[in-house]
Amino acid sequence: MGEPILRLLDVSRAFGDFLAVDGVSLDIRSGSITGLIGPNGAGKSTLFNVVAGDLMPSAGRVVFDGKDISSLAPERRFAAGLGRTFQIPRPFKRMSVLENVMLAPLDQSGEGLLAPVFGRARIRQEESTIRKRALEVLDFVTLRPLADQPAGKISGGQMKLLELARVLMGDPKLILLDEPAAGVNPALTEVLIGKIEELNRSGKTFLIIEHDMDFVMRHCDPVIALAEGRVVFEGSAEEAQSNPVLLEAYLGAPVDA
Ligand SMILES: Nc1ncnc2c1ncn2[C@@H]1O[C@H](COP(=O)(O)OP(=O)(O)OP(=O)(O)O)[C@@H](O)[C@H]1O
Repeated sequence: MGEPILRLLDVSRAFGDFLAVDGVSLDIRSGSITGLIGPNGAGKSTLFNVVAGDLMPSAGRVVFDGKDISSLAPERRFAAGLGRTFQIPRPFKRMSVLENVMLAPLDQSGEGLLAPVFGRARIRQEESTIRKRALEVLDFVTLRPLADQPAGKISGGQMKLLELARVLMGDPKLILLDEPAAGVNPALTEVLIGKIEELNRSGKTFLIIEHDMDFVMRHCDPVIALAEGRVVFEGSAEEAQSNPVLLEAYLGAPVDA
């Protein structure tokens, strides 16, 4: 396990007077599959949004791969190697699965300011490179047979795989997954877990929000727990299982040890 790839330094995020994330400092170790748990409303998704750039922190710093990214836009963070999926996938429903993957926000000259300079041949060339890469990624996540289907027609679990495919287009170092197992049938959850572990073995780091404790215990180490916007636990999955603070947070009652 390596150095921290992501560091949060006293990060807070307020909505009006309410602190959804309240002075969080933590390190995510390079090469880990870190689980982020906590009861509803604990601030997990807000924290993801702050890390991915969809929300700016009200205070504190986000350091990724040694660089302060606190004020970068999400696309810049994606380009720097930080990918995220959403709790509720948001594909372009009428576009095909393949088109959705091809639309991952890469540095495409077709969309850039210099597009007129590069000319059509260059753009066509790039499009064919992107298509090839998108098909490879779809192959990897087992969705290639559905490449031409409208994204609105695929199942919830397949949408989670599609989100992973979009993220993989950026060849990220760190992947944030927001409830990958929620609403996904067990067979597809197994496929997803297999892919996560394969990617992890090839060096990618994961930070995963998940309510399914069985998933967390089996696949995440370490585990970080948030409650009311603060870190209340950091440790191994094994320690998490017997931690009185966590049992209280989840079962709603103090535990007499
Ligand atoms: N845009 C917003 N405006 C106001 N309050 C918000 C906003 N987003 C989140 N909150 C509040 O911040 C708190 C933390 O929400 P958040 O979604 O981060 O929690 P969570 O741990 O991800 O919960 P869940 O497990 O239910 O997804 C909640 O009380 C929520 O109502």
